[in-house]
Amino acid sequence: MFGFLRKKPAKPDAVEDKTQPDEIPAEPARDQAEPIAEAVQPAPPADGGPDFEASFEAPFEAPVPLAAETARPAAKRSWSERLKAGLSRTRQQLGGGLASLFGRRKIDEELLEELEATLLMADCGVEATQHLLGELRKRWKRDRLETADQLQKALADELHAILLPLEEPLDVSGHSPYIIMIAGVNGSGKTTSIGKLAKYFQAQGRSVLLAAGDTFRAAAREQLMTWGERNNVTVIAQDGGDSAAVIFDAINAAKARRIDVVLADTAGRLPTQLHLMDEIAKVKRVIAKASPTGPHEVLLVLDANIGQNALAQVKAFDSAIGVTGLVVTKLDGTAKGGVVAAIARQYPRPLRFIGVGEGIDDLQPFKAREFVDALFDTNGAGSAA
Ligand SMILES: Nc1nc2c(ncn2[C@@H]2O[C@H](COP(=O)(O)OP(=O)(O)OP(=O)(O)O)[C@@H](O)[C@H]2O)c(=O)[nH]1
Repeated sequence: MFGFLRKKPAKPDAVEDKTQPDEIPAEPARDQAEPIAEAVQPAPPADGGPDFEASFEAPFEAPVPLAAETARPAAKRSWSERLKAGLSRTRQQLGGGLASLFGRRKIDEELLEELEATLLMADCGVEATQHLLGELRKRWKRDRLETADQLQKALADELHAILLPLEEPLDVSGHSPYIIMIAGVNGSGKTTSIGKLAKYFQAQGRSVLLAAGDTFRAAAREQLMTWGERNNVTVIAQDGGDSAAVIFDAINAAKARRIDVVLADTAGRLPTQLHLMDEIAKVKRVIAKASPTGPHEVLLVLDANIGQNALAQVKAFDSAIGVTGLVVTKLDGTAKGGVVAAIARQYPRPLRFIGVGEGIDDLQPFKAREFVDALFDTNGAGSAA
Protein backbone atom coordinates (compact mmCIF):
# COMPACT_ATOMS: atom_id res chain seq x y z
CA MET A 1 0.00 0.00 0.00
CA PHE A 2 2.85 2.38 0.75
CA GLY A 3 4.77 1.62 -2.40
CA PHE A 4 4.84 5.31 -3.20
CA LEU A 5 6.84 5.91 -0.03
CA ARG A 6 9.82 3.84 -1.17
CA LYS A 7 13.03 5.65 -0.31
CA LYS A 8 15.86 5.89 -2.75
CA PRO A 9 19.19 4.35 -1.69
CA ALA A 10 21.40 6.79 0.17
CA LYS A 11 23.86 8.61 -2.05
CA PRO A 12 27.54 8.19 -1.37
CA ASP A 13 29.11 11.14 0.36
CA ALA A 14 29.60 13.50 -2.52
CA VAL A 15 31.95 15.99 -1.00
CA GLU A 16 35.57 15.17 -0.45
CA ASP A 17 38.22 16.86 1.57
CA LYS A 18 35.81 18.28 4.11
CA THR A 19 37.83 17.28 7.13
CA GLN A 20 38.84 19.99 9.44
CA PRO A 21 41.22 19.93 12.39
CA ASP A 22 39.49 19.79 15.74
CA GLU A 23 41.42 22.76 16.99
CA ILE A 24 41.79 26.04 15.22
CA PRO A 25 45.47 26.73 14.65
CA ALA A 26 46.62 29.66 16.72
CA GLU A 27 45.67 32.83 14.94
CA PRO A 28 48.61 34.98 13.92
CA ALA A 29 48.57 38.49 15.29
CA ARG A 30 47.24 40.85 12.67
CA ASP A 31 50.57 42.58 12.21
CA GLN A 32 52.27 39.22 11.65
CA ALA A 33 49.84 38.04 9.05
CA GLU A 34 51.03 37.07 5.60
CA PRO A 35 50.50 39.74 3.00
CA ILE A 36 47.05 39.91 1.55
CA ALA A 37 46.83 38.48 -1.92
CA GLU A 38 44.47 39.98 -4.35
CA ALA A 39 43.33 38.68 -7.66
CA VAL A 40 41.74 40.81 -10.30
CA GLN A 41 41.85 39.69 -13.86
CA PRO A 42 40.25 41.11 -16.97
CA ALA A 43 38.32 39.37 -19.73
CA PRO A 44 35.60 37.49 -17.94
CA PRO A 45 33.45 35.12 -19.95
CA ALA A 46 30.13 36.87 -20.31
CA ASP A 47 28.09 34.09 -18.73
CA GLY A 48 30.55 32.82 -16.17
CA GLY A 49 31.50 30.14 -18.67
CA PRO A 50 31.55 26.39 -18.30
CA ASP A 51 34.89 26.66 -16.56
CA PHE A 52 33.18 28.09 -13.54
CA GLU A 53 31.72 24.74 -12.56
CA ALA A 54 34.95 22.99 -13.39
CA SER A 55 36.75 25.18 -10.89
CA PHE A 56 34.79 23.62 -8.06
CA GLU A 57 36.09 20.32 -6.85
CA ALA A 58 34.26 17.11 -5.96
CA PRO A 59 31.24 17.44 -8.21
CA PHE A 60 28.02 16.54 -6.52
CA GLU A 61 26.40 13.40 -7.84
CA ALA A 62 23.82 14.64 -10.28
CA PRO A 63 20.31 13.40 -9.70
CA VAL A 64 18.95 11.01 -12.28
CA PRO A 65 16.93 13.24 -14.60
CA LEU A 66 13.46 12.40 -15.70
CA ALA A 67 13.18 11.65 -19.41
CA ALA A 68 11.53 14.99 -20.09
CA GLU A 69 14.36 16.78 -18.32
CA THR A 70 17.00 15.49 -20.68
CA ALA A 71 15.24 16.91 -23.68
CA ARG A 72 17.19 20.16 -23.57
CA PRO A 73 20.68 20.79 -22.22
CA ALA A 74 20.63 22.25 -18.68
CA ALA A 75 22.34 25.48 -19.74
CA LYS A 76 19.57 26.30 -22.20
CA ARG A 77 16.74 25.70 -19.80
CA SER A 78 14.93 28.56 -18.09
CA TRP A 79 15.08 28.88 -14.31
CA SER A 80 11.54 27.56 -14.09
CA GLU A 81 12.52 24.44 -16.02
CA ARG A 82 15.67 23.95 -13.99
CA LEU A 83 13.71 24.41 -10.78
CA LYS A 84 11.25 21.74 -11.86
CA ALA A 85 14.07 19.46 -12.91
CA GLY A 86 15.96 20.18 -9.70
CA LEU A 87 12.98 19.40 -7.50
CA SER A 88 12.29 16.15 -9.34
CA ARG A 89 13.33 13.93 -6.44
CA THR A 90 11.16 15.75 -3.96
CA ARG A 91 8.37 15.81 -6.51
CA GLN A 92 8.71 12.06 -6.99
CA GLN A 93 8.58 11.66 -3.22
CA LEU A 94 5.83 14.15 -2.62
CA GLY A 95 4.02 14.79 -5.86
CA GLY A 96 4.60 11.23 -7.12
CA GLY A 97 3.33 9.89 -3.83
CA LEU A 98 0.39 12.19 -4.05
CA ALA A 99 -0.31 11.21 -7.63
CA SER A 100 -0.72 7.63 -6.54
CA LEU A 101 -2.94 8.84 -3.73
CA PHE A 102 -4.96 11.30 -5.66
CA GLY A 103 -6.30 10.69 -9.11
CA ARG A 104 -10.02 10.35 -8.84
CA ARG A 105 -10.05 8.72 -5.44
CA LYS A 106 -12.54 9.95 -2.87
CA ILE A 107 -11.32 11.71 0.23
CA ASP A 108 -11.46 9.61 3.38
CA GLU A 109 -9.50 9.16 6.59
CA GLU A 110 -7.31 6.49 5.03
CA LEU A 111 -6.30 8.87 2.26
CA LEU A 112 -5.44 11.57 4.78
CA GLU A 113 -3.30 9.13 6.74
CA GLU A 114 -1.40 8.16 3.62
CA LEU A 115 -0.99 11.82 2.80
CA GLU A 116 0.43 12.42 6.26
CA ALA A 117 3.02 9.69 5.75
CA THR A 118 3.94 11.11 2.34
CA LEU A 119 4.52 14.59 3.75
CA LEU A 120 6.66 13.21 6.55
CA MET A 121 8.74 11.21 4.08
CA ALA A 122 9.38 14.39 2.08
CA ASP A 123 10.84 15.86 5.27
CA CYS A 124 8.12 18.42 5.88
CA GLY A 125 8.49 17.63 9.57
CA VAL A 126 5.85 16.79 12.14
CA GLU A 127 4.83 20.39 12.83
CA ALA A 128 4.22 21.42 9.24
CA THR A 129 2.61 18.07 8.41
CA GLN A 130 0.17 18.34 11.31
CA HIS A 131 -0.62 21.91 10.37
CA LEU A 132 -1.24 20.99 6.73
CA LEU A 133 -3.39 18.02 7.68
CA GLY A 134 -5.39 20.18 10.10
CA GLU A 135 -6.03 22.79 7.44
CA LEU A 136 -6.98 20.16 4.86
CA ARG A 137 -9.43 18.51 7.26
CA LYS A 138 -11.08 21.89 7.82
CA ARG A 139 -11.30 22.57 4.11
CA TRP A 140 -12.57 19.07 3.37
CA LYS A 141 -15.65 19.84 5.51
CA ARG A 142 -15.96 23.59 4.98
CA ASP A 143 -15.43 23.66 1.20
CA ARG A 144 -17.14 20.29 0.72
CA LEU A 145 -14.15 18.83 -1.11
CA GLU A 146 -15.04 15.53 -2.65
CA THR A 147 -12.30 14.26 -4.87
CA ALA A 148 -8.70 13.72 -4.03
CA ASP A 149 -7.78 16.05 -6.91
CA GLN A 150 -9.50 18.87 -5.08
CA LEU A 151 -7.57 17.92 -1.98
CA GLN A 152 -4.30 18.12 -3.87
CA LYS A 153 -5.14 21.63 -5.03
CA ALA A 154 -5.98 22.57 -1.44
CA LEU A 155 -2.65 21.07 -0.30
CA ALA A 156 -0.74 23.18 -2.81
CA ASP A 157 -2.55 26.30 -1.55
CA GLU A 158 -1.83 25.50 2.09
CA LEU A 159 1.82 24.74 1.37
CA HIS A 160 2.10 28.05 -0.43
CA ALA A 161 0.58 29.80 2.58
CA ILE A 162 3.21 28.21 4.84
CA LEU A 163 6.10 29.13 2.56
CA LEU A 164 5.08 32.64 1.57
CA PRO A 165 6.44 34.31 4.74
CA LEU A 166 9.91 32.97 3.85
CA GLU A 167 9.85 34.89 0.58
CA GLU A 168 11.83 38.01 1.42
CA PRO A 169 14.30 38.83 -1.33
CA LEU A 170 17.64 40.19 -0.22
CA ASP A 171 17.84 43.93 -0.84
CA VAL A 172 21.43 45.16 -0.78
CA SER A 173 20.67 48.78 -1.54
CA GLY A 174 20.66 50.04 2.05
CA HIS A 175 24.41 50.08 2.71
CA SER A 176 27.59 50.53 0.75
CA PRO A 177 29.40 48.29 0.93
CA TYR A 178 26.67 45.83 1.83
CA ILE A 179 28.44 43.14 3.80
CA ILE A 180 27.15 39.58 3.55
CA MET A 181 28.70 37.02 5.86
CA ILE A 182 28.28 33.41 4.75
CA ALA A 183 28.22 30.58 7.29
CA GLY A 184 27.37 26.90 7.39
CA VAL A 185 28.61 23.41 8.01
CA ASN A 186 31.37 21.82 5.94
CA GLY A 187 30.44 21.20 2.36
CA SER A 188 27.02 22.83 2.53
CA GLY A 189 27.84 24.86 -0.57
CA LYS A 190 29.08 28.17 0.84
CA THR A 191 31.97 28.83 -1.52
CA THR A 192 30.06 27.67 -4.58
CA SER A 193 27.11 29.83 -3.59
CA ILE A 194 29.37 32.86 -3.21
CA GLY A 195 30.54 32.44 -6.81
CA LYS A 196 26.93 32.20 -7.95
CA LEU A 197 25.85 35.16 -5.83
CA ALA A 198 28.71 37.26 -7.17
CA LYS A 199 27.41 36.70 -10.64
CA TYR A 200 23.85 37.39 -9.50
CA PHE A 201 24.79 40.77 -8.02
CA GLN A 202 27.01 41.65 -10.96
CA ALA A 203 24.08 40.99 -13.25
CA GLN A 204 22.20 43.63 -11.23
CA GLY A 205 24.95 46.10 -12.09
CA ARG A 206 26.58 46.01 -8.65
CA SER A 207 30.29 45.77 -8.01
CA VAL A 208 31.32 42.82 -5.87
CA LEU A 209 34.34 41.95 -3.75
CA LEU A 210 34.97 38.51 -2.30
CA ALA A 211 36.67 37.87 1.03
CA ALA A 212 38.28 34.42 1.15
CA GLY A 213 37.56 33.97 4.84
CA ASP A 214 37.65 30.16 4.68
CA THR A 215 41.26 30.01 5.75
CA PHE A 216 41.07 26.34 6.74
CA ARG A 217 40.50 24.86 3.34
CA ALA A 218 43.09 26.00 0.83
CA ALA A 219 40.88 24.76 -2.00
CA ALA A 220 38.11 27.13 -0.95
CA ARG A 221 40.47 30.07 -1.34
CA GLU A 222 41.62 28.71 -4.70
CA GLN A 223 38.00 28.33 -5.83
CA LEU A 224 37.29 31.96 -5.06
CA MET A 225 40.57 33.20 -6.57
CA THR A 226 39.98 31.27 -9.78
CA TRP A 227 36.44 32.48 -10.02
CA GLY A 228 37.48 36.08 -9.31
CA GLU A 229 40.20 35.97 -11.96
CA ARG A 230 37.82 34.74 -14.60
CA ASN A 231 35.07 37.18 -13.76
CA ASN A 232 36.92 40.34 -12.98
CA VAL A 233 35.95 40.28 -9.33
CA THR A 234 38.43 41.33 -6.68
CA VAL A 235 39.22 38.57 -4.19
CA ILE A 236 40.95 39.41 -0.94
CA ALA A 237 42.75 36.32 0.29
CA GLN A 238 45.56 35.39 2.61
CA ASP A 239 47.76 32.34 2.82
CA GLY A 240 46.44 30.60 5.93
CA GLY A 241 45.92 32.64 9.08
CA ASP A 242 42.95 34.38 10.49
CA SER A 243 39.54 34.48 8.86
CA ALA A 244 38.54 37.63 10.73
CA ALA A 245 41.71 39.42 9.57
CA VAL A 246 41.06 38.58 5.91
CA ILE A 247 37.48 39.79 6.10
CA PHE A 248 38.50 42.94 8.00
CA ASP A 249 40.97 43.83 5.26
CA ALA A 250 38.46 42.96 2.56
CA ILE A 251 35.89 45.38 4.02
CA ASN A 252 38.46 48.16 4.13
CA ALA A 253 39.45 47.43 0.54
CA ALA A 254 35.79 47.51 -0.47
CA LYS A 255 35.29 50.86 1.23
CA ALA A 256 38.34 52.33 -0.47
CA ARG A 257 37.10 51.16 -3.87
CA ARG A 258 33.45 52.02 -3.33
CA ILE A 259 32.39 48.42 -3.89
CA ASP A 260 28.68 47.71 -3.53
CA VAL A 261 28.64 44.18 -2.10
CA VAL A 262 31.16 42.21 -0.05
CA LEU A 263 30.64 38.46 0.12
CA ALA A 264 32.61 37.02 3.02
CA ASP A 265 33.27 33.29 3.02
CA THR A 266 33.92 31.46 6.29
CA ALA A 267 35.18 27.96 7.02
CA GLY A 268 32.65 25.19 7.46
CA ARG A 269 31.93 24.11 11.01
CA LEU A 270 29.55 21.89 12.91
CA PRO A 271 27.35 23.44 15.57
CA THR A 272 28.81 20.90 18.03
CA GLN A 273 32.31 22.35 17.55
CA LEU A 274 31.79 25.01 20.15
CA HIS A 275 35.22 26.58 19.81
CA LEU A 276 34.58 27.03 16.08
CA MET A 277 31.18 28.54 16.82
CA ASP A 278 32.95 30.98 19.16
CA GLU A 279 35.39 31.71 16.37
CA ILE A 280 32.66 32.61 13.89
CA ALA A 281 31.03 34.86 16.49
CA LYS A 282 34.38 36.62 16.68
CA VAL A 283 34.43 36.99 12.88
CA LYS A 284 31.10 38.75 13.14
CA ARG A 285 32.37 41.09 15.86
CA VAL A 286 35.42 41.96 13.76
CA ILE A 287 33.18 42.77 10.79
CA ALA A 288 31.31 45.20 13.03
CA LYS A 289 34.64 46.85 13.89
CA ALA A 290 35.40 47.37 10.21
CA SER A 291 31.86 48.56 9.48
CA PRO A 292 29.75 49.51 12.52
CA THR A 293 26.46 48.68 10.80
CA GLY A 294 27.70 45.34 9.48
CA PRO A 295 27.36 42.58 8.74
CA HIS A 296 24.18 43.58 6.98
CA GLU A 297 23.22 40.00 6.22
CA VAL A 298 24.27 36.78 7.92
CA LEU A 299 23.46 34.03 5.46
CA LEU A 300 23.35 30.44 6.65
CA VAL A 301 23.88 27.93 3.84
CA LEU A 302 22.00 24.66 4.37
CA ASP A 303 22.42 21.50 2.31
CA ALA A 304 18.88 20.23 1.67
CA ASN A 305 20.14 16.65 1.94
CA ILE A 306 20.33 16.96 5.71
CA GLY A 307 16.53 17.18 5.98
CA GLN A 308 15.28 17.81 9.49
CA ASN A 309 18.81 18.39 10.74
CA ALA A 310 18.57 21.79 9.09
CA LEU A 311 16.43 22.98 11.98
CA ALA A 312 19.15 22.24 14.51
CA GLN A 313 21.66 24.03 12.31
CA VAL A 314 19.50 27.14 11.98
CA LYS A 315 19.03 27.21 15.74
CA ALA A 316 22.72 26.77 16.58
CA PHE A 317 24.04 29.26 14.04
CA ASP A 318 21.31 31.70 14.94
CA SER A 319 22.27 31.72 18.58
CA ALA A 320 25.96 32.15 17.69
CA ILE A 321 25.77 34.78 14.96
CA GLY A 322 22.13 35.85 14.49
CA VAL A 323 21.11 34.40 11.15
CA THR A 324 19.21 36.91 9.00
CA GLY A 325 18.73 34.78 5.91
CA LEU A 326 19.01 31.28 4.53
CA VAL A 327 20.32 29.67 1.38
CA VAL A 328 19.13 26.10 0.79
CA THR A 329 21.41 24.32 -1.68
CA LYS A 330 21.36 20.94 -3.43
CA LEU A 331 17.60 20.67 -3.67
CA ASP A 332 18.37 18.79 -6.88
CA GLY A 333 20.13 15.98 -5.05
CA THR A 334 17.48 15.11 -2.55
CA ALA A 335 13.90 14.02 -1.95
CA LYS A 336 13.92 16.10 1.23
CA GLY A 337 12.84 19.42 -0.28
CA GLY A 338 9.90 19.48 2.13
CA VAL A 339 12.39 20.68 4.72
CA VAL A 340 11.65 24.26 3.69
CA ALA A 341 8.14 23.74 5.07
CA ALA A 342 9.62 22.50 8.34
CA ILE A 343 11.83 25.59 8.50
CA ALA A 344 8.86 27.83 7.77
CA ARG A 345 6.85 26.38 10.64
CA GLN A 346 9.54 25.73 13.21
CA TYR A 347 12.37 28.20 12.68
CA PRO A 348 11.31 30.74 10.10
CA ARG A 349 14.04 32.90 8.59
CA PRO A 350 13.94 34.62 5.20
CA LEU A 351 14.84 32.05 2.57
CA ARG A 352 16.88 34.31 0.32
CA PHE A 353 18.09 31.83 -2.30
CA ILE A 354 17.64 28.21 -3.30
CA GLY A 355 20.14 26.11 -5.24
CA VAL A 356 19.14 23.38 -7.65
CA GLY A 357 22.42 22.51 -9.33
CA GLU A 358 26.09 23.20 -9.73
CA GLY A 359 25.68 25.58 -12.67
CA ILE A 360 26.36 29.28 -12.23
CA ASP A 361 22.68 30.18 -12.67
CA ASP A 362 21.35 27.37 -10.53
CA LEU A 363 20.98 29.60 -7.48
CA GLN A 364 18.08 32.04 -7.54
CA PRO A 365 15.86 33.98 -5.13
CA PHE A 366 13.22 31.86 -3.44
CA LYS A 367 9.69 32.42 -4.66
CA ALA A 368 7.02 30.45 -2.84
CA ARG A 369 4.63 30.25 -5.78
CA GLU A 370 7.12 28.92 -8.29
CA PHE A 371 8.50 26.49 -5.69
CA VAL A 372 5.04 25.04 -5.02
CA ASP A 373 4.20 24.98 -8.72
CA ALA A 374 7.42 23.08 -9.42
CA LEU A 375 6.61 20.59 -6.66
CA PHE A 376 3.16 19.87 -7.97
CA ASP A 377 4.04 20.13 -11.63
CA THR A 378 1.93 17.62 -13.48
CA ASN A 379 3.00 18.55 -17.01
CA GLY A 380 6.50 17.12 -16.85
CA ALA A 381 9.68 18.83 -15.71
CA GLY A 382 10.88 19.74 -19.10
CA SER A 383 7.92 21.78 -20.14
CA ALA A 384 8.56 25.33 -21.20
CA ALA A 385 8.47 28.03 -18.59
N1 LIG B 1 24.04 19.42 -7.07
C1 LIG B 1 24.37 20.54 -6.41
N2 LIG B 1 25.61 20.66 -5.93
C2 LIG B 1 25.92 21.79 -5.25
C3 LIG B 1 24.98 22.84 -5.05
N3 LIG B 1 25.59 23.81 -4.34
C4 LIG B 1 26.86 23.39 -4.12
N4 LIG B 1 27.07 22.17 -4.66
C5 LIG B 1 28.28 21.33 -4.61
O1 LIG B 1 28.56 21.02 -3.27
C6 LIG B 1 29.96 20.80 -3.12
C7 LIG B 1 30.46 21.58 -1.90
O2 LIG B 1 30.35 22.96 -2.17
P1 LIG B 1 31.34 24.03 -1.55
O3 LIG B 1 30.89 25.35 -2.04
O4 LIG B 1 32.75 23.65 -1.73
O5 LIG B 1 30.98 23.88 -0.01
P2 LIG B 1 31.54 24.71 1.24
O6 LIG B 1 30.37 24.91 2.13
O7 LIG B 1 32.23 25.94 0.78
O8 LIG B 1 32.57 23.69 1.84
P3 LIG B 1 33.62 23.93 3.06
O9 LIG B 1 34.49 25.05 2.64
O10 LIG B 1 34.34 22.65 3.21
O11 LIG B 1 32.82 24.22 4.26
C8 LIG B 1 30.60 21.23 -4.43
O12 LIG B 1 30.88 20.08 -5.17
C9 LIG B 1 29.51 22.05 -5.11
O13 LIG B 1 29.59 22.02 -6.51
C10 LIG B 1 23.64 22.67 -5.58
O14 LIG B 1 22.72 23.49 -5.44
N5 LIG B 1 23.40 21.49 -6.24
